[in-house]
Amino acid sequence: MQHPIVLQVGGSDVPTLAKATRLANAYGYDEINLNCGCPSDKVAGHGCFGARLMLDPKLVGHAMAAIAENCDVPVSVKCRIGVDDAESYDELCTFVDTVATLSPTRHFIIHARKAILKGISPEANRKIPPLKYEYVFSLIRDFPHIKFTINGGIVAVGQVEAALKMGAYGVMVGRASYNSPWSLLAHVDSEFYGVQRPATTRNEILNAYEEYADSVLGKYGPGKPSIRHTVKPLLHLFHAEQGAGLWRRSVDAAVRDCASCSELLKRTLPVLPEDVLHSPLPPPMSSHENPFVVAPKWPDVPLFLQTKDQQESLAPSEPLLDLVLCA
Ligand SMILES: Cc1cc2nc3c(=O)[nH]c(=O)nc-3n(C[C@H](O)[C@H](O)[C@H](O)COP(=O)(O)O)c2cc1C
Repeated sequence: MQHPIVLQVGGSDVPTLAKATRLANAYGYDEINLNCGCPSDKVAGHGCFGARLMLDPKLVGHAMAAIAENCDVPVSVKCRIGVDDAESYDELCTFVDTVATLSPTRHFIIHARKAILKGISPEANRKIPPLKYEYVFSLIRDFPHIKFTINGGIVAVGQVEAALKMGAYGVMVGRASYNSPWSLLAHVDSEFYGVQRPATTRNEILNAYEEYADSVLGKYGPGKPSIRHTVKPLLHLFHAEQGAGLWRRSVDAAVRDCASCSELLKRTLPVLPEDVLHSPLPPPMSSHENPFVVAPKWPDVPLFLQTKDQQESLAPSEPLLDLVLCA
């Protein structure tokens, strides 16, 4: 199994979190993480956990202490930059400081948007609250003994590189790794993990993948995983290419009749143009095309950073930019 693997737990009842961690400890995870970022009403509303926990830093501190006492690995928190009206940088600092004082938590993964707990869906909560990367970079500056992983809206290898150069311990890429695996993920192993021979064509990736997928089919019981499960991560591999929609529809139609992932791919890939299937990996965006541009006065002043799109949609009254992400 590939490592590191982090287990995320969710909850607000400290003894239950402690018990869950104790049970999980036997499974060899590399880190245990507490969810303080989910805005879903099912979680933050009825369950009173997820992002809502950010409103009670002491509870999170005690929960993290209990989690740490019940496992042999480091612990971390995944959170937003704030919740509803509790959105100031000071409140975020209080949260980080309280949790780090009450527990051995030294790693925070921060989705650089606040959560809005009432009135918008979890999906809208990943789009509507503006990204404020400056909060994360300010934390990196203000808490040098703590590791911060930056998350939210990061879509290119050049951005990852830039964030690491600016002191982020890690960069978490969520939707982009699923939505554009070819232009983004295909470069990650070579750019960040030193793999010498990156993938060359999608046909080559699929040849390797079908062998892996067929070897794990039903490994954990009937349909666990199923062919549908194993093919799902591939569905955006041809994103924005000619024939991509037709291929996805062909997969959908054929998945019930196939006995293996290799059979499914054999039946459906012919709908894609040969040149798409065999086209070489485009080069990653180079860092000079895609940097976080840092103003000379950073980091002694409040930081403002945004994407080019956001910059274009800015009202004139918005604050002056000190950092601009040229995506
Ligand atoms: C379908 C979906 C499910 C998610 N589930 C979780 C989750 O269980 N725990 C969590 O901490 N974040 C979860 N997230 C949030 C992501 O971890 C991430 O913070 C968010 O998508 C922003 O990053 P991105 O802009 O790179 O996608 C989920 C996101 C999506 C799209």
